[in-house]
Amino acid sequence: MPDSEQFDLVVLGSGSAGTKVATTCRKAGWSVAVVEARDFGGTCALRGCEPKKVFWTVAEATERARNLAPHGVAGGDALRLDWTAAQAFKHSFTDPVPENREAALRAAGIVPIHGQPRFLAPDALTVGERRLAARHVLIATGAAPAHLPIEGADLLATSDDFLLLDAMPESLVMVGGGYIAFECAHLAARAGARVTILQADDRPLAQFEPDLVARLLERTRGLGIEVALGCKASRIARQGAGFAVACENGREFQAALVVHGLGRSPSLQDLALEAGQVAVEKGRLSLDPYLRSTSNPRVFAAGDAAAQGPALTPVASHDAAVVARNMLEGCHTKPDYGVVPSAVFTIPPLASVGLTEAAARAANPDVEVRQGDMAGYQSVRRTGETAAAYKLLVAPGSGQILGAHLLGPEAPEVINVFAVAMRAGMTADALARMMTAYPTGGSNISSMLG
Ligand SMILES: Cc1cc2nc3c(=O)[nH]c(=O)nc-3n(C[C@H](O)[C@H](O)[C@H](O)COP(=O)(O)OP(=O)(O)OC[C@H]3O[C@@H](n4cnc5c(N)ncnc54)[C@H](O)[C@@H]3O)c2cc1C
Ligand SMILES: NC(=O)c1ccc[n+]([C@@H]2O[C@H](COP(=O)([O-])OP(=O)(O)OC[C@H]3O[C@@H](n4cnc5c(N)ncnc54)[C@H](O)[C@@H]3O)[C@@H](O)[C@H]2O)c1
Repeated sequence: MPDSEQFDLVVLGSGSAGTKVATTCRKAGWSVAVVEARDFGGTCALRGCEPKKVFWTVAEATERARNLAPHGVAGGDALRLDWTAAQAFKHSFTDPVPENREAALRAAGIVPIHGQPRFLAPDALTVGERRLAARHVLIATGAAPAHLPIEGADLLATSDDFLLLDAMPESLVMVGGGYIAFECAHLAARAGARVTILQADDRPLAQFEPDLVARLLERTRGLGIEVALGCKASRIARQGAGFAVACENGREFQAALVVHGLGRSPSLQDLALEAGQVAVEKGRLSLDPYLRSTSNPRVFAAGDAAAQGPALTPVASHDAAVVARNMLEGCHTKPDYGVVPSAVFTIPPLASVGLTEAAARAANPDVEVRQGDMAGYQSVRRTGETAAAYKLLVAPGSGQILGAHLLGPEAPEVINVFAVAMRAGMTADALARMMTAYPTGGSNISSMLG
């Protein structure tokens, strides 16, 4: 066995969480290595948020131009999303990431290491022939598509595969009805595919406000996407050049490609966690409130691998800030997942922060609900979009904003204003009185609260 390389911190995974903890601890003078099993850069930059948003931006621009064809975008009718060209555009964002991320780590004095890390002992790991001794270890290995325990599950393409398609197949089944299914389905339909979404129960996008999800479902079906509820996939098989998906309720669906949208679970396999005395319960790391392993106090976790908050990039960054602080200053800081804005990038997009009406009512049946349709608002009409709505939850008496839910063209930007107001503890009245640039999506807030 070669001599050990000694580090104050060995980070497993180079995504949003791993990179942030590594750079923060390095700035504090620690010696740091980052071990990455795939390309450096993580899911968000390479296989998630960023590439998806490139496709979304092109698809949304095409849709808007088509919607406005009768109102001055001459020739807009003929526009279509050219998936292959959009794919090349996407590559111009993702291709430089691994080299740039690795170079940035080196420039910061961090040692990037390629390979599969495995614990050898509570304070030691191997990566191939290298042996690393670690005062602290961060597990920031993210998440991967959840295992579906049915025949033919290995035939499912993943969201990674979808975002790498050079050409859109003529038909697609999305198995699952959450974020990935709706986002991929909306892109694929705009690129000309016949799309079906299979959702096991009758609650697609269950984290979001049901009334707005219902409005999005109507709009989704209006695009020609079939959304089959109560369809729990039970078997996938090859059929001709494509695939057939059978559901427990007896229905069967055929498509050229079948894509996994069934949820993701922490990537913990292959790390030899037992050798590191890192406890796992039901597929999740056993962590204390400071994101530290309950069984090995040298080891912390952050982001999707920690699976404490929602599996989102801002949560990974938040966890990273908490963990870096706890490592550097002692365990005093707990993560706070109280105000986490999030958006589903469909067209139109759906966005949310805070409690749904059901959750707010469970805590206080007298919660004030302010809701309405926004399709007639000028900011929506001028985009040609026909589906837009809001629902706001306000605490009776205190006027505190408990939750905000938006569907419409500018929802993902406007939701951030509600998140700021909630974080700052502003009342609904104070937010309604706030001046906003006009005319913008944000200037609708006072009408929504009025
Ligand atoms: C298709 C898709 C779209 C998404 N869109 C959004 C969005 O719009 N907004 C949003 O907020 N969130 C989005 N997410 C979620 C977001 O990408 C994740 O929450 C975020 O990337 C988590 O960051 P992380 O650092 O915890 O993990 P990751 O970014 O996944 O990083 C983990 C890293 O660890 C590496 N790794 C894995 N196993 C090992 C191992 N054994 N050894 C060493 N390294 C390993 C991986 O290769 C990866 O580089 C999306 C996710 C997907 C899949
Ligand atoms: N815009 C974003 O922020 C964004 C985009 C993509 C992914 N993500 C993150 O990644 C995570 C994973 O995304 P996802 O869409 O895979 O998961 P998800 O949890 O959002 O949705 C999974 C869906 O699959 C359904 N399902 C489960 N088993 C099924 C079965 N056998 N048959 C049919 N349906 C079944 C579930 O009921 C659920 O609706 C998300 O929860 C989110 O945290 C975020």
